[in-house]
Amino acid sequence: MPDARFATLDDIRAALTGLPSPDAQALSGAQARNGQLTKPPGALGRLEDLAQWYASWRGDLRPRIERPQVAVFAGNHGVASLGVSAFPPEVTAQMVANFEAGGAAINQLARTFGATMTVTPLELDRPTADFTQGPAMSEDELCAAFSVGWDAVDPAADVLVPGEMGIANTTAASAVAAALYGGVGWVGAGTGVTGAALGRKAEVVAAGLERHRDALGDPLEVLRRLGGRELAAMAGAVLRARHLRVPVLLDGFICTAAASVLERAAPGALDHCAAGHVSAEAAHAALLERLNKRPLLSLGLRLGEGTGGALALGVLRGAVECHSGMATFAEAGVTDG
Ligand SMILES: O=C(O)c1ccc[n+]([C@@H]2O[C@H](COP(=O)([O-])O)[C@@H](O)[C@H]2O)c1
Ligand SMILES: Cc1cc2nc[nH]c2cc1C
Repeated sequence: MPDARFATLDDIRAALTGLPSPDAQALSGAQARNGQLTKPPGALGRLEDLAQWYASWRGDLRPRIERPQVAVFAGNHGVASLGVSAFPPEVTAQMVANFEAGGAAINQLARTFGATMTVTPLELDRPTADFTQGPAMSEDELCAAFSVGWDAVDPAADVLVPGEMGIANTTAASAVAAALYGGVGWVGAGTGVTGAALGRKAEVVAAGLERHRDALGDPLEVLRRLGGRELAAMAGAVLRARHLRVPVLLDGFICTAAASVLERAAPGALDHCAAGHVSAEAAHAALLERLNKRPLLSLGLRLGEGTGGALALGVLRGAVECHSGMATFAEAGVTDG
């Protein structure tokens, strides 16, 4: 793609430097305001921290949320041909049509929590290469997908929820997580893989790690060799959001694995991200622990699409409305303790 925003991995590396920080003045103003609101200190629990975190990234001690964006990215995977999913790869394009028609879970949740939703299919008729045989993507392909994600973020958005759809992408996400953090236990059921197929999935991940062993010290190479287009696009979107100071609510295992690439490449790169939920895919909890992020919700979801992030948007909206809309003790004439 000649007009891609990022043409090389080094272009992406450059965008991972000089990242904006949260606004210390907005944070201290928000902390002071929080102490004056008509409630016992700390009585809104984690909502208080969440609102202050949001205020610090927006640079506004009394922010409002008006334009949340759910951005769903879809990709197809070469490893799908190895029997690692409970569903066939044509489901990816079929679900994109469902998103476009408004019939998926994420459509209902985005509407419920007042978010706009964009859907971006990434070359679905050209799956990534089977990563047990070679890199999933060329440098050009990785950069093109990363650029699409970067460009999909609405600069006027005030919260981003990245979501994904891609048959076999838990295999890619497991390989990425294993390569970034090492250890075992990164492979799970995905759409419902059990028995011999689950064993095959673990072998596929192990074969990918072995095949690319010498290149896995570089997180962007991990994404290129073992990831997929929708993972690359989510990473691009999360990085763009950081440059725009748009807070992000991470979704499930695949979304978090994609974002982890940024954190491994530039520690602190996910400070503008909160974990929307913890998925039933067991490796998600392990990944959130590595990232030192405590999920807002734990509802047993394992759908992806951005559904856990969108549900957490309800929590974030509640937190920010309380913080910015509540009366202070002085305003309400309530006696402070
Ligand atoms: O978000 C999660 O944690 C999650 C966990 C399991 C499965 N998924 C979804 O299921 C698909 C991948 O599952 P699989 O078995 O095909 O690798 C993909 O479309 C994901 O959105 C998502
Ligand atoms: C039907 C279906 C819907 C999905 N949404 C996200 N991943 C999915 C996987 C399947 C199989």
